[in-house]
This record gives sequence, structure tokens and C-alpha cells, in this order.
Amino acid sequence: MTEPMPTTAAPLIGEGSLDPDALETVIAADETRFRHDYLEIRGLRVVFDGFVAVAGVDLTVTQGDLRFLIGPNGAGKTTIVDAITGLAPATGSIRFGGVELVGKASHKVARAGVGRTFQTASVFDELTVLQNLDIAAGAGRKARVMLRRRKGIPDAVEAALETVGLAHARDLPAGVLAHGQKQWLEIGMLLVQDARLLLLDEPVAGMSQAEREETGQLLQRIGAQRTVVVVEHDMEFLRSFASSVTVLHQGSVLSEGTVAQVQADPKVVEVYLGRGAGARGSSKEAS
Ligand SMILES: Nc1ncnc2c1ncn2[C@@H]1O[C@H](COP(=O)(O)OP(=O)(O)OP(=O)(O)O)[C@@H](O)[C@H]1O
Repeated sequence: MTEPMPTTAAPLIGEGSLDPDALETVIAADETRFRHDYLEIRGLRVVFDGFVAVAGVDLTVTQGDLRFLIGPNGAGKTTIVDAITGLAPATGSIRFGGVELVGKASHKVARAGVGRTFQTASVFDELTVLQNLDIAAGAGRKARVMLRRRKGIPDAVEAALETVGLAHARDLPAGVLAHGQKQWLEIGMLLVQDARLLLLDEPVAGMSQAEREETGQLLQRIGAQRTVVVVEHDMEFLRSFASSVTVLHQGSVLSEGTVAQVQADPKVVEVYLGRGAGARGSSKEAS
């Protein structure tokens, strides 16, 4: 039997507890205020021709946590990033923003809000900074339309220029940028694509001290609003900017915690200083 229809609708907003102005504010608020993305990896395995490169890794990284992934050469850091971005054959589960990424092609992973940089910046040298950002923002639009001089600069591109500190260089060909600036441009390209998970492979390799400092501050700014994972060998940089660290060794998680916690972990000390080392400049790095 169906319930009888009420004769008068119950008031949603009234004399009672709800403030209509507050409700308006909530409805009008930017959705990102309520979005709490996180990366959740469970039982990740990557096997190349029988060689186990990643041996059942669990990893959780939340928005606002600037996570560094470290470990000796061959530990599996880049392979994990490849697995997340659909470039390495993986089993297990990789979820971001509630979407399962294992088994997805790279372009679908990108559409799920995941972006990465490589050790060598992949910007178009002959195009201007603005054109590079424009192309990234309009992935999918026709090249001719994108390269045509625009009346105005889209808000997302303007914001990215400001965030990565390249507003003054917007009309310069990317080819003349300093090494560090090219990396920042590449990060800007991920921002305009609205990547909400950024995977950065050795972002400060080859940078000057001043560029490292600026990059660290940039990553902290971005990390406050997006989920950021940094693969890095530079321990000085890590100590200055990481909020948390995952140490990998031979395809498994060896240790995880704050910089101080992992530095004090005897297992980490053993891997970096002991016979099992093999890390670049290991003894200096772990000190
Ligand atoms: N396509 C591949 N085919 C076979 N083996 C691979 C492949 N890619 C990576 N490996 C192997 O998997 C292991 C992990 O490599 P990976 O590049 O992930 O290490 P890493 O921690 O990023 O090291 P590095 O710090 O040197 O970049 C290594 O032994 C590597 O030789």
C-alpha cells in the first residue's frame, strides 16, 4: 500500500535551524572546497618478463600531503609512476578520486585528472610559453584554432602563468627559457589540464640552488590543493620540502613517515649505507 501524499510540503528552510543565506553560500561555493582527492594504491605488482619490478606496493597519498618517493636505483619508483599513468603492465588496484586506473589507457588516466612530468621537460621549444599552455589547456582542439591569436587569455592559463611564475615570460619561445623555467612550464601545463594528481619525476635535477628553492615553494603551493607525488634523489631538497616520505627498495615499501622518521629508521640506514646500497651518492645522501 502506498503512503498517503502529505497535503502540505514540509518547509525545507524556515523559522528553524537552516539559514537561507548560509545555504546560498554553500551552493555557490567552489566545488574544490569539498573535494578531497586521494591516491590509494593496493597490492600493486609490475612484472617484466618474469622480473618483479614492483612487488605488492600499498601507498596512500592525500591532498595536501607533499609525498616524496625515494629509494636506490632500480627500487621501482619510476615503474610505479608508469603503472599509475598506464605505461607499465600492472595488477592490483590504483584508485584516484574514486576511479580505478589499473587497466586504463594513458589518455583515460589523464582524463581522470592524473598528470606527470618526465626527467626531461617535454615542452615545444619553438612555441611561446603562452602557446604551450594554450595547447595543454585545449588538448583535443584543432591546432590552428589554438595557435590563432586570442583576444583574451583563458582564466586557467592566466592562473597557471602566475602560479608557476612565468607571467613575465609569456611571449618568449619556450626554447630560450632556463632549465628550471622549462620544468615550471611543464608543471603549468599540468595545471591548465586540471591534473589533480601530479606525479613529478626528479623535478629539480640539474637546477641551480635558487631554482630548487623556488621549485620547492611552488610544489608546496600546488600540494596544498592537489595531490602531489615527487620522485626524487636529492636529499637536501627532500629535507627542505617533503611533508612525508615513502622509501622503496627492491620493489617494496621499506619505510614510510616524516623525513625525521624515515631518516631514523635502521632499515633505511642499512639500505643507504649498508651493503645493500647502490643509491647515488648514498652515504652523503642519508646523512
Ligand atoms: N620496461 C622494462 N623492462 C624490463 N625491466 C624494466 C623495465 N622498466 C624498468 N625495469 C626494471 O625494473 C626495476 C625498477 O626500475 P625503475 O626505473 O622503476 O627504478 P627507479 O627506482 O625509478 O630507479 P632510478 O632511480 O634509477 O630511476 C629495475 O631493475 C629496472 O631495470
